[in-house]
Amino acid sequence: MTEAPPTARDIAYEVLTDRRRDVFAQDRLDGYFQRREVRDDDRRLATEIVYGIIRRQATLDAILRACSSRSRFKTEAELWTLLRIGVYQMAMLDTIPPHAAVHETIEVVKRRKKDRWIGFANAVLRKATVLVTDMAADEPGRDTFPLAGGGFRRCAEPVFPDPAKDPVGYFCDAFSFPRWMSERWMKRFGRDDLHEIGRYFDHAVPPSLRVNSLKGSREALLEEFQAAGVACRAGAHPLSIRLARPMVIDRLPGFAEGRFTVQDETAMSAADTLAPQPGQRILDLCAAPGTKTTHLAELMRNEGELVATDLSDNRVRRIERGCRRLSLTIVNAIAILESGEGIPPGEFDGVLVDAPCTNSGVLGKRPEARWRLKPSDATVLSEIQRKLLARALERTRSGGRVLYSTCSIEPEENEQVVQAVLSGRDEWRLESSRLFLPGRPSDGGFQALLVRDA
Ligand SMILES: C[S@@+](CC[C@H](N)C(=O)[O-])C[C@H]1O[C@@H](n2cnc3c(N)ncnc32)[C@H](O)[C@@H]1O
Repeated sequence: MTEAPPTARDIAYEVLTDRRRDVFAQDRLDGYFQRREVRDDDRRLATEIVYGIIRRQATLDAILRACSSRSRFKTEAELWTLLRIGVYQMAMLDTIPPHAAVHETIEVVKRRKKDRWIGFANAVLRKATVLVTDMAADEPGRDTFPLAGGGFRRCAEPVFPDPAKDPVGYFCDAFSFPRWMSERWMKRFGRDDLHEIGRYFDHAVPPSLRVNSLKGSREALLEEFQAAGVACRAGAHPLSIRLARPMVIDRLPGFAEGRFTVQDETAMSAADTLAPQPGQRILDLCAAPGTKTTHLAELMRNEGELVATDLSDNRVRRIERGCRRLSLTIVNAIAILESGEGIPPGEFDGVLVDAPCTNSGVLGKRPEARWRLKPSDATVLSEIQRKLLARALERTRSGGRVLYSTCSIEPEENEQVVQAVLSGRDEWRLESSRLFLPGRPSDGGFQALLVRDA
């Protein structure tokens, strides 16, 4: 007899109870999908449940605390994960009726022969079906939590800290963020902006694509997508196409022919701002996997020299693969040492420093990141960022330009790095800088353009 294919809840349970702490959810899911035959619908739902539970675990735990006679710490970790899977479906997904969420979750228990969990899991999940209502609310409150698509959902009784008396506590639980980050950002952004940022980070934003301008216009690709039934629209950037929902990218028309690259619109503006010209010599210092390298090469119309460096052969090969697909031949991808040894000699007309950072502006895309980050990370990374930016300035000719960019919204990694490196370098000036707040309209980050006197 052939084994029944796993359901989305089975997959979510396996992936979320995988004990390898150093393997990201994305890699666990990919590994699972390679090992087992999974229907497209289950694949999509499993991915949504896994990412959603990692993001919203504090919200789910607040709801579970109100439904469970046992605390999380007195409950087996796998059983608590299973309860999160059940409550996630009721609280965050509109498409699954509560009784189906309970039934499907209990089926996972039965298939794992964990019969001793059934009574407790049933009791907790049934309570949750009563606590989590389907009523919408407009305001934060002790009995409301935000939904990723907008608005709030109401609980039958208070579950969260009072947002008026304890705005940080409410943000931690209802939006699901660590306390140190919530305190820091509440001081910096205030309640309304922070709620907007939290909501943006709490859902999966469908990807946008950057059209390869060397292989046709955005309008032509939009027409082909529409003819193929790909739900999408023109984005805010002149080369971007926004997909309506997450899709398998390498199955889209034009992928193999190198007609586009997945890239967020904020990231698209980095190469635009550096504005490299055809025929110039440009350095992309922190280049892998090469999303901005390929944009630079497209803006140079594949004429000139583009040196793209990163720290390992593996990462360099990823840049090369991208260039091959997009038919870009001016990129010389090179593995260098952390000290910078290995960068080819000579000066550059322009340098892009897309520095390693905390990624605090892209937490929605990296579901684990909010729980892994530590308060000291931005300061530790800023040391590396200063060295990289200083290296870029040293290799730029008179009259040349440097674009410093991060996916972070922390001043230590952004303005403060630029100020520190510019100090005492009188031949350099800060031409422009911009902080991108997450969700306005896309990823968060920072970009600063530095110009050297001619
Ligand atoms: C934010 S990612 C770059 C993303 C890339 N620019 C893109 O758009 O696809 C930062 C990169 O910096 C690299 N890196 C870290 N330290 C470096 C160093 N000392 N020299 C060069 N690259 C470095 C990392 O390996 C990582 O690939």
